[in-house]
Amino acid sequence: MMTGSTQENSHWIVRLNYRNRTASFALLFAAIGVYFYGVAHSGFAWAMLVLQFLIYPHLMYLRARHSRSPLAAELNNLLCDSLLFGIWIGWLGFPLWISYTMVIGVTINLMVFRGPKGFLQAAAALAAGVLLSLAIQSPQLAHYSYWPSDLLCIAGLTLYLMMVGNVAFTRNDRIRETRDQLHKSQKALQQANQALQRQLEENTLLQQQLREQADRDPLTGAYNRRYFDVSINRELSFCQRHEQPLSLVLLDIDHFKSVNDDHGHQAGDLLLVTLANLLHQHSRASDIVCRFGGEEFLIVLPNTDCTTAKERAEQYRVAFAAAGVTWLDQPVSRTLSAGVACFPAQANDAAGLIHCADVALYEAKKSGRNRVVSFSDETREATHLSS
Ligand SMILES: Nc1nc2c(ncn2[C@@H]2O[C@H](COP(=O)(O)OP(=O)(O)OP(=O)(O)O)[C@@H](O)[C@H]2O)c(=O)[nH]1
Repeated sequence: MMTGSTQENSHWIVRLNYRNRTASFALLFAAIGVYFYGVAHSGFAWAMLVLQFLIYPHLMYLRARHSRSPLAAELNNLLCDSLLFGIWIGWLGFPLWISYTMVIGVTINLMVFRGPKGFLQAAAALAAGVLLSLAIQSPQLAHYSYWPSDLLCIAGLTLYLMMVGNVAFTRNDRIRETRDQLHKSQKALQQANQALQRQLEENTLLQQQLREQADRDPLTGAYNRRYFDVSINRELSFCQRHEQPLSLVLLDIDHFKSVNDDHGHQAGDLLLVTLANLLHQHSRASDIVCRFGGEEFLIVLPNTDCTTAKERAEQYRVAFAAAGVTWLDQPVSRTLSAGVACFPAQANDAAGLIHCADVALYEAKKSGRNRVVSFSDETREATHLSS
């Protein structure tokens, strides 16, 4: 007899069959023993009975348990049971209840594991066993029937069928439990996936915001100088490829320092924010509004020629002058001056364009402020002369 722990190491089908075989064979031992008791049998027959029904189940268990492939060995054991039962049936002369119990026992067992194929295999092995017994001894039919033995067979068969039913029920239950567990795990996994997805989306959004923040001036929301440096070359090469003009408007608030001095820094900030908002309002989506320095803004106008750029700069100037900004009920409005430079008319690269716009702005400041000046050779001349 195996100990509990060694049994647990073996395949569950081997363990299950061990339990069922030991119990059902013990019942058959009782049934056939009672049958033997009714009709006198030799010592050899009793020895065979003990060997087959009390010792054999343990030997078969050991064989399957120590096999390299316990499941295959156990299924072979079932075939072996069938063959031996066939021999017993033939040898005993086909006693009705004992034969029926044995046939049902082995065929059901193999059917449980192999389906209809198992039934056919069990039937074949049973038939082989019967033929073997008939080969050894001449055919005979047992006319004798003893009711206690029949009763034991009926009880044993009933118990056996109940055991099979119970195993099927337990297995079904476990399969259902496992399926439920799997379903729950899948759900949990799905939820974790969704949470991860949300987290990823948040991260992407956060990254976008960070990138945006890195490109923007925190006070006015306009693009910063770094962004201008990156984007101007891209815009210029696009315009170059498509033979389009591009203009720069450099503008500066007039006498801005006096706003800070007279009304405080916050008033100056308000004016800067107002100007940035106006610039955005009067710009197209493709324009790039940058805060270039303290109170200086630079607007990149792709696909815009000099005349149109000057008109746009005029719009900025008029709108800003009319903004009517107040701080603590005090008017703090200022005007602005702007210089306009165009690609490819005046310069071919970013540095050249900025220089031209700066020269034009200088000229606007010098000639009285609150005006827009386009860069031209005369502007350059005038700037040279005055410097
Ligand atoms: N409130 C505020 N002031 C700023 C900011 N950045 C620069 N300034 C101020 O802007 C002023 C620029 O003054 P100036 O360069 O003398 O120019 P201006 O007074 O506008 O005179 P013109 O340009 O010649 O008309 C300085 O006083 C700076 O301190 C800012 O972010 N907020």
